[in-house]
Amino acid sequence: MEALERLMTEINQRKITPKTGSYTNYLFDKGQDKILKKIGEEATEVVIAAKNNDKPEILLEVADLMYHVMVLLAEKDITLAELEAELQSREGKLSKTTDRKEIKTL
Ligand SMILES: N=c1c2ncn([C@@H]3O[C@H](COP(=O)(O)OP(=O)(O)OP(=O)(O)O)[C@@H](O)[C@H]3O)c2ncn1[C@@H]1O[C@H](COP(=O)(O)O)[C@@H](O)[C@H]1O
Repeated sequence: MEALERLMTEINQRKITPKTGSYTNYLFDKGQDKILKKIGEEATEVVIAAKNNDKPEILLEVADLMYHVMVLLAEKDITLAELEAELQSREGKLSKTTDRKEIKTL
């Protein structure tokens, strides 16, 4: 998705050249714990939007979550190319759900 690549470029650019008033720089300045906290919050908001069956809200919250995950990738110097390689390495592989043992509870 070109929009994702453009956003990642912009986020990485903020890291190299901070911009006054930038929310991305606010996150980088606050540091890892703040970024992780936002990811947790946004993930919860995705869950609530989905439970409410609210498609516009799901889209909005997933976009928020993806942005914050991308800020984390930038914080850790992980590129979209590396993410793509990871996803590509999984292509065509079968998941082994049928082999999984049942988890027994009391
Ligand atoms: N895609 C996003 C994006 N998605 C979500 N957000 C911000 O994430 C925040 C999430 O909202 P919340 O209410 O949960 O958080 P908040 O109360 O504002 O902030 P906290 O005090 O909780 O951290 C909002 O401030 C949104 O503006 C984003 N901020 C920036 N971008 C893009 O990142 C690029 C760089 O933006 P700047 O860094 O602001 O220049 C631009 O293309 C922007 O469109």
